[in-house]
Amino acid sequence: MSFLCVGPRNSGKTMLLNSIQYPGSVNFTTHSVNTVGTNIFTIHNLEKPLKKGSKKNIAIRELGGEMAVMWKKYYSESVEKILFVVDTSNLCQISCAGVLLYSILAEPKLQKAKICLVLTKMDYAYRQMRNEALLMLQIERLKAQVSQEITIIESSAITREGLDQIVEWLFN
Ligand SMILES: Nc1nc2c(ncn2[C@@H]2O[C@H](COP(=O)(O)OP(=O)(O)OP(=O)(O)O)[C@@H](O)[C@H]2O)c(=O)[nH]1
Ligand SMILES: [Mg+2]
Repeated sequence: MSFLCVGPRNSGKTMLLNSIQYPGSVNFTTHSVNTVGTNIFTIHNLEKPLKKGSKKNIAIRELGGEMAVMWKKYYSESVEKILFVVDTSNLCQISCAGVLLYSILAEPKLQKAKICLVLTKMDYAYRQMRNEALLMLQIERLKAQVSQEITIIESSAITREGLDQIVEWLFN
């Protein structure tokens, strides 16, 4: 079983996964460089004590936005869960993110994958609000047409809003 993290360039995937993997490592002064290729992050289960049968940690692969044309190479029936990260502060990018999201939902090999739509950078004052972002992504129309289960989580790599929810979603 594998886990993927995808989303447009600069949407915040690396910062989000770094903030989850190394709590306290990300703040307002942190910058990251574009991911050329892929990154692997190890996410630890927050459950304490660990329930019997639960995994202690999982590996998740970030696919850089720069290589969106090559994402397909990583799609397979064994992809269990996908984090799809959208930058809510980037108005121009939201609709293009919707097109990328649709290409994932329509992919025959990913029909059984569970999708978590992560609306990130929620710490920005000039972000799109949840409902506006969802409307721009046409999420209700998409949900009606696709077989995958879509969970929506609002987050920020800086304030750590939503990060525990994302980890919980990955393990449950
Ligand atoms: N304020 C704020 N800025 C963020 C947040 N997450 C990311 N950023 C900013 O967005 C920039 C790009 O973030 P990355 O995490 O590198 O984006 P990415 O999705 O990994 O981009 P690629 O690797 O090119 O696909 C970072 O340098 C940060 O400055 C967040 O939650 N809040
Ligand atoms: Mg990156």
